[in-house]
Amino acid sequence: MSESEQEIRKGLAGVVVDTTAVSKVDPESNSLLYRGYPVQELAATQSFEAVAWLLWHGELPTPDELTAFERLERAQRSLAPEVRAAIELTPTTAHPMDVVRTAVSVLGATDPNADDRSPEATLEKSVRLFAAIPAIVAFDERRRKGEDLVEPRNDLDYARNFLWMTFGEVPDDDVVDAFRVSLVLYAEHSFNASTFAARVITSTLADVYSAVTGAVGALKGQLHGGANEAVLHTFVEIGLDEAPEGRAADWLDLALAEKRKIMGFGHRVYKNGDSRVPTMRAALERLVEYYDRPEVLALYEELEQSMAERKNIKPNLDYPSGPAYHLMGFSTEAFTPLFVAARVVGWTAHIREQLGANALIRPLSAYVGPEERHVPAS
Ligand SMILES: CC(=O)SCCNC(=O)CCNC(=O)[C@H](O)C(C)(C)COP(=O)(O)OP(=O)(O)OC[C@H]1O[C@@H](n2cnc3c(N)ncnc32)[C@H](O)[C@@H]1OP(=O)(O)O
Ligand SMILES: O=C([O-])CC(=O)C(=O)O
Repeated sequence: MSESEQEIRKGLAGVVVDTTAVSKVDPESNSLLYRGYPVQELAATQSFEAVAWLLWHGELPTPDELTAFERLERAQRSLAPEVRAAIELTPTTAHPMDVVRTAVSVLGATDPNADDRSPEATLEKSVRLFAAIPAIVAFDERRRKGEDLVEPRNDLDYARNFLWMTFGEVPDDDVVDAFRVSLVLYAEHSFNASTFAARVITSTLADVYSAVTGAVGALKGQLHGGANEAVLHTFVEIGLDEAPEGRAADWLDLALAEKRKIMGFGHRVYKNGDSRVPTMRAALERLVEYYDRPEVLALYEELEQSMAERKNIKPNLDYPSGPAYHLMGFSTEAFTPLFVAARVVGWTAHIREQLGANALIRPLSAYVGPEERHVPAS
């Protein structure tokens, strides 16, 4: 069979590219397992640090392992001077995802052993990135508002410290918990586009930072991580300060008539709803109650129901996460960087797995351009 006669699966839809032991996405049972554990159980019981350890090591940490890991993470939270300088060089008009991408790249350029791909070094770099990203996101968020950097606090866990560095105060437990749940749910999702990008880059034997920089770029797009930001733009377009009372349905009719994609809906793998949505929706409901913003939930429900009636398409995780981050007080453009902070765990778990059994990822293409021809004699 010639190359052009082979079946082409646009977007690699339905193609199984490799094995993975990191997570299992099962659209049939509508479930998501991290190293065998249902993500809902992890979100209900585990710190984000424990989930990161699980994804990297394959087992939940013992109390001693967790304590040692927390100490290691807390020691690497400060914004490195080179990273701070690079962020300050970027205009505040740059999208925060561009800032995160640049900062991750600078972290790589300042690691003298960036090219060490041993399992130990790769794990060290994973922890370094995990610990460093909150300070990057928080500092960028604050400088846009003309606010000074807030130094990390070593007496706080990852989620609390992230919120502390962003807002200069630690919110109530209800808010912290919704944030922690979002991080756990966002941490990993098999061969999604950004993780696959990280694996492609890793497969060339490029360094961890290059793979994560590329993954940040892949996550930025609206068809992937950028959708959590886009959901809020939709909510603002409809108007989220008062109960929708039909405005969401009217907005949707117009948007569908214009053939617009409705952000936060649909999924390449799940066709009957995203396994993570009920857990994140419950967290959103708690936030709505905490902030006394019932109109946000009313809008969420009206748009969800209208989309189900018109297209039978269900929300993905970005749909409840967008309004949840909005209620917590994050700027809309900071939502996808929060996804980066969580997903860096999954990316680095996959980078380590890829390196453990590497094969260069290089598919074929079917050529449809002109047949061979020759430059005319002049
Ligand atoms: C955490 C995450 O990254 S989850 C994904 C976040 N992304 C989004 O929310 C963006 C909006 N959603 C989408 O664009 C899509 O659902 C994707 C990209 C996520 C998945 O897309 P695919 O599996 O490639 O499905 P595809 O785009 O081919 O859609 C199939 C059909 O459903 C329609 N459809 C799918 N999602 C949507 C949507 N959000 N709005 C409107 N129509 C949609 C398509 O138009 C298409 O219709 P058609 O057959 O009449 O042409
Ligand atoms: O799996 C996907 O294609 C997208 C997604 O939900 C994620 O990365 O969390």
